[in-house]
Amino acid sequence: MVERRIPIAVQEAVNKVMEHRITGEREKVSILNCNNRRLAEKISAKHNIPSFDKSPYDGFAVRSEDTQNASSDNPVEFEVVEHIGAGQLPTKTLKVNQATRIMTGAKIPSGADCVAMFEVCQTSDRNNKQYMSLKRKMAAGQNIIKEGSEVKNGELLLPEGTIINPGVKAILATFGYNQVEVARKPVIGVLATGTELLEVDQELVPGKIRNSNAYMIASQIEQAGGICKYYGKLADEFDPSYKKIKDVLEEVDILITTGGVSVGDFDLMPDIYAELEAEVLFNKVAMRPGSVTTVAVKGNQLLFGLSGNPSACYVGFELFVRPVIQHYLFNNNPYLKRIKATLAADFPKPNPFTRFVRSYITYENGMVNVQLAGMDKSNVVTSLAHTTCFMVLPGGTRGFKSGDQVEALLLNDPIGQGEF
Ligand SMILES: Nc1nc2c(c(=O)[nH]1)N[C@H]1C(S)=C(S)[C@@H](COP(=O)(O)OP(=O)(O)OC[C@H]3O[C@@H](n4cnc5c(N)ncnc54)[C@H](O)[C@@H]3O)O[C@H]1N2
Ligand code: MOO
Ligand SMILES: [Mg+2]
Repeated sequence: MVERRIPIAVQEAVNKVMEHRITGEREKVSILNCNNRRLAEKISAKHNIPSFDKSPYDGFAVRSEDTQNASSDNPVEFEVVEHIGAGQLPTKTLKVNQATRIMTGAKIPSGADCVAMFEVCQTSDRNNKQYMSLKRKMAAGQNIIKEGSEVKNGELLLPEGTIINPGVKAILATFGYNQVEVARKPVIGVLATGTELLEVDQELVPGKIRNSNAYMIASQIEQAGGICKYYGKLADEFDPSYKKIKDVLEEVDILITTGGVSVGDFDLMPDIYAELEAEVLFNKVAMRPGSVTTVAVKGNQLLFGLSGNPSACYVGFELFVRPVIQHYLFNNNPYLKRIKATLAADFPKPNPFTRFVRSYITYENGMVNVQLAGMDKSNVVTSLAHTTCFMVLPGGTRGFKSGDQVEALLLNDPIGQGEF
């Protein structure tokens, strides 16, 4: 008689998995190859930005008090005493009616408290001297980027877990992080079980299928920020499967197997977990697809037994594996971003369990819409190609119609959220 499995709620299953989450390690990498890594150190300003009063324009630095009588019919004349470009240091302190010719980004000379742009200045030469005249008043601080006006030394700018995007990299370079501490990527072993499986480069033979799950999971792992180590296929034979899994566990942080977790004669994973003396956290979840997703733990290693059905496998990864990877990568918002959206098509079928419907988001006349990605069966693989979110239909509901407000979990949102 087949064992009766008692399904647990999705939230409970997620909580059980996350009880066994581990925080990753740190490693230093060069700023030249840290794209999309997650910071493993918080970044605070190491100095003021800017670190000196600087000019935002090409023009003349002057003392605003000298310009108070300037007007269109009363131009005020200044002797130009120095020329400085960005990177040069002024050597002269301005006296009454003196000006420094200054370029954008250059340090404001002492004595000056404003900059007049070239466009509003007239220049002239006389007796081997240069002069500038101005027909307008300037206010103190006008056209000056004050030291520390953007960021003050010591200010916290980026928390641990931040993804290094181009803007983050600019901040790292600004403060001289030519090496930066990032979260080490977890190494995730992948094994696909099933005598029916062929490798991608093998010709199709009757009764067999190609192992699409492993390649799909490899891509999901990398998108989630992990490193996939693919260890190939396992035929449905206990001893070699057990041995291979035992060996792989020596080399990886996390193990994912696909298939063999239901109640079939060749579904070996339950016995393999038992032989490993791994604690099975659950083997039945009140969800569709993925209801037979099984997760076990051995020591501090999580062993994810994802379903063999491609869509069940895919959903199982996103709900249970991805948050573990995100936490490992110092992301305090490890769960998929959950949004409200409008269903763009009818979805009449009953949802005995919480259903995660493969969908994608469109934005029309200011509305966020959920579109169905295609066939919504656990064994279907093709609709996954169009899937960018899961519409979440609560268990015990049915008869959803176009226009209904629904919730959706966004896949691959880099920020995520703090609770499931
Ligand atoms: N009598 C019952 N039968 C089944 C139940 C049940 O409760 N009672 N559970 C069903 C559910 S739910 C799912 S989901 C599937 C998944 O079970 P397994 O994890 O044991 O998956 P397999 O049996 O190994 O394979 C299922 C299906 O997926 C294909 N497959 C397997 N591996 C791959 C791969 N790497 N790439 C592509 N496709 C793969 C496999 O050929 C099967 O067609 O069990 C139901 N059965
Ligand atoms: O686990 Mo299932 O519910 O068919 O995908
Ligand atoms: Mg099976």
